[in-house]
Amino acid sequence: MGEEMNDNKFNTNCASIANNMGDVNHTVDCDVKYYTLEEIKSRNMCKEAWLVIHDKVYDITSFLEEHPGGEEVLLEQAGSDATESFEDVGHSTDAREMLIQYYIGELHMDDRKKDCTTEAHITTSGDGSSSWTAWLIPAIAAVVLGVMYRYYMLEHKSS
Ligand code: HEM
Repeated sequence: MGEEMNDNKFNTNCASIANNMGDVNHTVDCDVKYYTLEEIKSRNMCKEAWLVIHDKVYDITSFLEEHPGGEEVLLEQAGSDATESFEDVGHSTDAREMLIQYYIGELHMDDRKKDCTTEAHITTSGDGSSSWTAWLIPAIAAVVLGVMYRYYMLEHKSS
């Protein structure tokens, strides 16, 4: 038990692992392993602790005692997706760079959360009304101000 299943393991031609956390980009082995959440769930103890951060799987067993934030918080997250907790703490770039040492593979595609940002983007860009009001209101305001200024100047000239 515990070995990754054959159908969960894919070989890819890739060379780069992006951490999805901004500036950290790592180049690693091409032999990427995919793990299911079911398998990761069983690795939640001191002698074997795995967790998921941004769809990447980390074996943090050897890091438990070294973690500056304590072993307990890591064990609480072990066996699950720790992305939210990891981001909530606001870990430094150094902390993010440390992740690569513990990287063991990728979360299986079927267990990944749907990325809502793309959908949200499509929805807002598909709704033309918001972009209309963005320029229409200032344009109307500019015209009204122009007319008021013109009347003001005309009255000053005549008096
Ligand atoms: C393998 C994953 C992780 C690594 C490599 C890591 C690394 C670090 C490092 C280097 C620090 C020192 C502060 C910094 O540089 O940001 C830190 C602090 C901390 N970490 Fe993590 N961490 C990991 C996962 C987590 C997770 C999943 C949690 C869950 C809550 C967590 C909670 C904390 C807390 C509470 C602190 C203390 C913050 C403070 O005292 O200001 N860490 N971690």
